[in-house]
Amino acid sequence: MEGDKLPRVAVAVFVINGENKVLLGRRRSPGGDHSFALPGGKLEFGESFEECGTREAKEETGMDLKGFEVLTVINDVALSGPSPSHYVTVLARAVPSDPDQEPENLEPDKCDGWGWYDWDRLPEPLFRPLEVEVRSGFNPFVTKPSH
Ligand SMILES: CC(C)CCOP(=O)(O)OP(=O)(O)O
Ligand SMILES: [Mg+2]
Ligand SMILES: [Mg+2]
Ligand SMILES: [Mg+2]
Repeated sequence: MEGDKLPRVAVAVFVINGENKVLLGRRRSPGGDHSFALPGGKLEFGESFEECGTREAKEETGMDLKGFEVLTVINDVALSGPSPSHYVTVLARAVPSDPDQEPENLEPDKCDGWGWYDWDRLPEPLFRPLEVEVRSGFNPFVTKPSH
């Protein structure tokens, strides 16, 4: 196996609005160039899932969130390619604290921009782990919280 490398934990948030839309951004960073992904990122030491998800969403999109719920967890192993990665990713759902707030692209070096996309007409390509979940039939609008 990869020496003493350890998997990392990440939290990705389905920020949804009532009209069946979800917030997605086209990634520019390694490990997902130009594919559409959820706001989120690496769990920092000592953080709760909610602290991580809401912090990452704020850092990346400027959005303040409420109603954070953990939906599921995926084991995202990507060993092929130039930068092998292994993330245990918590998938969560939340809504904007202010329904009129629009996202800003606060990390233009890592993202081409954020937009609201209809769940039934998602953009392509989706970021690989998100694509796998969508193909499996996962739907953040109907999934019950995990606990
Ligand atoms: C690749 C992904 C599942 C985990 C890391 O997410 P990320 O690259 O957005 O991480 P940061 O936002 O913390 O930089
Ligand atoms: Mg981040
Ligand atoms: Mg981060
Ligand atoms: Mg991120």
